Amino acid sequence: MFQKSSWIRLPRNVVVGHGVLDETVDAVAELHLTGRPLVVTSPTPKEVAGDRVVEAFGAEGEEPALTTVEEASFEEVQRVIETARASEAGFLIGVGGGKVIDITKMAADELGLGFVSVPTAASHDGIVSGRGSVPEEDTRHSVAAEPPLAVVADTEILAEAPWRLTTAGCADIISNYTAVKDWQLAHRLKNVEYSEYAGALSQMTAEMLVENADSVKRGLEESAWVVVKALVSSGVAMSIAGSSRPASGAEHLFSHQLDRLVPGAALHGHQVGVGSIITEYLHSGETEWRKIRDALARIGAPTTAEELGIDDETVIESLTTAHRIRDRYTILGDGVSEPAAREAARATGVI
Ligand SMILES: NC(=O)C1=CN([C@@H]2O[C@H](COP(=O)(O)OP(=O)(O)OC[C@H]3O[C@@H](n4cnc5c(N)ncnc54)[C@H](OP(=O)(O)O)[C@@H]3O)[C@@H](O)[C@H]2O)C=CC1
Ligand SMILES: O=C(CO)COP(=O)(O)O
Ligand SMILES: [Zn+2]
Repeated sequence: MFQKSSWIRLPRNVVVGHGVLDETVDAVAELHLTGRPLVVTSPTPKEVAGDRVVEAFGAEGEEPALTTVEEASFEEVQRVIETARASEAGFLIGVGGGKVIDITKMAADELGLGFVSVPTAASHDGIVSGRGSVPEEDTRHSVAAEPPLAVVADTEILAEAPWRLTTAGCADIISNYTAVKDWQLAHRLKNVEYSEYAGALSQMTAEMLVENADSVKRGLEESAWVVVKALVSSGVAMSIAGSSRPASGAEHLFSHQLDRLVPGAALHGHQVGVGSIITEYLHSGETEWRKIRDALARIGAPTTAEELGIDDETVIESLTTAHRIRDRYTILGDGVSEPAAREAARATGVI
């Protein structure tokens, strides 16, 4: 008897465009969410968009509660849950970068409340995904979380954000190439469940972004449009898979390890991009990694340890220990030896 089942949860409203932040109240009204909103944000996104969202709901007579988070941690998730309970929030709105959106979606999940995603940077593909990514001691969890009921992505705000945030989002998408290869490898070697649809969507998203790389230029609002569409599409791939596998392979383990070794040294997207150059080399040897490096370079994302602002030895340490971050089989297998890591990093010009 056929017994497979799956439950794919996707946003109902994805509102993207110039000035759409002013449509947040309408996008929420459409969802029939009731009660007091809790706006979760962080210092810069609060200035850029959070205060405007609070004002807009206030003008409708629904005075929102507001809380500001500083880091992605389970303690912060717990604090947001307590704030939501204390303020009797009916739903949550996350206004910010990947850190804020992850915390909000996990708190909403725990509370059983609806969640709306308002990205202020096109820097990561967690905007739509039903996953949260949180470090804890020696590991990095990928937690099932509440996906957003709506996404409000204002390209005016995204385009005004520092350019490096947009190139980080591009690199997070380009890293899908190696994430899918790792997933297929784990399917073949470890019988990990693989979704053809999610894998194909993730790969196609990376291909389309690379094909449109010429429209991704500093100062061009269209860039924010191209990148945010790709970030949404990559998040949908994760929702179809019910895992971050389509968008997170060995290059992400490498980045998560860098976050432990040198916290805050570089952006998530930039780290996974450089990781992807190396892991593509480990997958396929001499030529394919150049395509990843060239795509990153065309967009203006880092392609070397130096451009990341991370020293060579830390890159090697991260490469040789990244497989320990979580139980996710990748091209790193049960560990890359130090000489092999050094050879891969040198051959690709990363160090
Ligand atoms: N769940 C998922 O599926 C995914 C999760 N992630 C996670 O997302 C995080 C990475 O996201 P990322 O956005 O790079 O990290 P952050 O949320 O830390 O944001 C990076 C920086 O950008 C600032 N910022 C945000 N918006 C603006 C703006 N409009 N103008 C100026 N500065 C701005 C933030 O300010 P401030 O310091 O004030 O916050 C912060 O300093 C990681 O934790 C990663 O693991 C990434 C991909 C997928
Ligand atoms: O960053 C992600 C996808 O881009 C997902 O993060 P995880 O590696 O924690 O699953
Ligand atoms: Zn990522």
